[in-house]
Amino acid sequence: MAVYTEVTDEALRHFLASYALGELVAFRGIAEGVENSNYALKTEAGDFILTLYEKRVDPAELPYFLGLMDHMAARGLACPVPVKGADGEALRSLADRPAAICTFLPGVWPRRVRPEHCGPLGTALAAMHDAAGDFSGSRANTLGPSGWLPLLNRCRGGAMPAEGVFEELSTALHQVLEDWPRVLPVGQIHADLFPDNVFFLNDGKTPRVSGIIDFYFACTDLLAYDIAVCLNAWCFEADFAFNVTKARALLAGYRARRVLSQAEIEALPVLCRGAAIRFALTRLFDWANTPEGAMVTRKDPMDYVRRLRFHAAARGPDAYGL
Ligand SMILES: Nc1ncnc2c1ncn2[C@@H]1O[C@H](COP(=O)(O)OP(=O)(O)OP(=O)(O)O)[C@@H](O)[C@H]1O
Ligand SMILES: N[C@@H](CCO)C(=O)O
Repeated sequence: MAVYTEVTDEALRHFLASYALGELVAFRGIAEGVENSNYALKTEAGDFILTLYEKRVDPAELPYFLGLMDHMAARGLACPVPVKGADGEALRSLADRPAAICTFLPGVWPRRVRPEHCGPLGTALAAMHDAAGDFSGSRANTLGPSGWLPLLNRCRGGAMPAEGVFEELSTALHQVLEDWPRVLPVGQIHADLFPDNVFFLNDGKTPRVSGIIDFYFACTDLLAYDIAVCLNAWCFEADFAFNVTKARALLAGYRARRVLSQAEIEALPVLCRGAAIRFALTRLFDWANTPEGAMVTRKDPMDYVRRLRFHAAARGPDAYGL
């Protein structure tokens, strides 16, 4: 459930007076998501999403996230567009939280990923990299390689989902840091492009991407790392078997829009190991630090430890269908 901060009707009407969106027609909290409080908002001008940024988002970074969405939307990417108030500002404050209104995107995220989703996903990811190509902002990846060892150390001594997990992650992490590629194309990446962040319309024979959301982990990093995140999040089955058909479709979709260099292709196995470690670590941290009775469901770190084992056994990029 993700409505941490309640907004009264009166506070919202007062907030909306700063915009040219007409009168409030309806609003309701959205249960999905874990980071921020989200409300679906209907005004005389249409449908919108109101987000109140909670404690894990650094307010100083919001101009980067909102600026990036604005920039990519102006270049034709289907992502939320931050709505500006009469004063030209998209970021303001509501119920003592930083808050913004963005446009509503149609479509639904795939509860069950099929290979037919993966081609359009790859193309949409490359289109995102393209649209962000000339964005002037930048943000270091706080959950990138330099953050992984400190994060692992913060998990030391905490609750573990299985025996030996800490040691397994520690060994794999040291190897990944040694193998990590130094010179690959860099740009703005999404860094959390899981199925629940990609909307599809299923109005034809093949699903179409209708929108990408949740840019609050976006940062400046290796473009191919975004592909590695997607290979992890989209191409494993419920029993953790890797589905090479999905991977092949994802990579072909991406390459239809952006050329992958030989160096990027060769780096895929280590990038995939790193991405699996990143999600295993944040989940492991939450595993030990989510208070009993909290309203959010903890995600299982082992899902990504199992993915890591697949990547660790991969002999080269051909494991991903290349
Ligand atoms: N622009 C949008 N258009 C339509 N629906 C949206 C939009 N933004 C968010 N939503 C809805 O709100 C839900 C939660 O949004 P989001 O994933 O950004 O939440 P979060 O708490 O910030 O993220 P996280 O996935 O990191 O927990 C989405 O699953 C979707 O249903
Ligand atoms: N996508 C992340 C959580 C939100 O960033 C995960 O599944 O662990």
